[in-house]
Amino acid sequence: MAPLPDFEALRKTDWTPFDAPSLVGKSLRFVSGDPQGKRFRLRYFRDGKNDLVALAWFGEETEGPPGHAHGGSMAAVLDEVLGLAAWAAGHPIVVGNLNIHFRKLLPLESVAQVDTEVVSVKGRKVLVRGRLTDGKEGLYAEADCLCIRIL
Ligand SMILES: CCCCCCCC/C=C\CCCCCCCC(=O)SCCNC(=O)CCNC(=O)[C@H](O)C(C)(C)COP(=O)(O)OP(=O)(O)OC[C@H]1O[C@@H](n2cnc3c(N)ncnc32)[C@H](O)[C@@H]1OP(=O)(O)O
Repeated sequence: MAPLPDFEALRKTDWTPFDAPSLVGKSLRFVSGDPQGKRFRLRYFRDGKNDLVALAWFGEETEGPPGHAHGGSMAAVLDEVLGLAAWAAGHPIVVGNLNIHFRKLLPLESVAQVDTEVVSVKGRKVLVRGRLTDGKEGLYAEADCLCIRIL
C-alpha cells in the first residue's frame, strides 16, 4: 500500500480550495475524478493572485521511465489543469493546442504542483501558461496551452 500523498506539505496558507465540479460539472473523470485513485489524485485551489493552482499526486500506475511518471500522464494533468484555469478565469473553452517542454523526470508517488496563469485573451483564443514543479526549485515541465472559446 503506497503512502498517502501529503498534500498539506505543499499547500500554501493563502490558497483557498476550488470546487471544479461546481464550475464545469463532473465530466472531468480522466484525471481528477477519483480522489483515491491509483493513478492521479488532484486537489484544486486558487492562489493568492486568484490563479488556479493544483496539487497533483502521480501514483505508481502513471509509470513511464522506471520509477518516474510517463510524459503522457504529465500531459494529461497539464491539459486538464490549464484548460480548467481558463474556465476558472471565466472563459468556456476546449484546448486547441498544448505545447509541453519536459524538463526533469518526475518521481512516482510524489505530489507535484501546477501553477497557472492566463497570459492573454485575443478574440476566442485564451493562452494559459503552466509550470509543473516540486513546489520548490525543481521544474518537471512547462507548457503553453492555447484554449479556444466554445460559447
Ligand atoms: C465540444 C463541446 C464541449 C463542451 C464542453 C462543455 C463542458 C466543459 C466542461 C469542462 C471543461 C473543463 C476544462 C477542460 C479541461 C480538459 C481540456 C481538454 O482535454 S479539451 C479536449 C481536447 N480538445 C479537443 O478535443 C478540441 C478539439 N478541437 C475543436 O473542438 C476545434 O478544433 C476548436 C473548438 C478548438 C476550434 O474549432 P472552431 O471551428 O470552433 O474554431 P476555428 O475557426 O478553427 O479556430 C478559432 C481560432 O482559434 C485558432 N485555433 C484553433 N485551433 C487551433 C490550434 N490547434 N492551434 C492554433 N490555433 C488554433 C484558429 O486559428 C482561429 O484563430 P483566428 O480567430 O483565425 O485568429
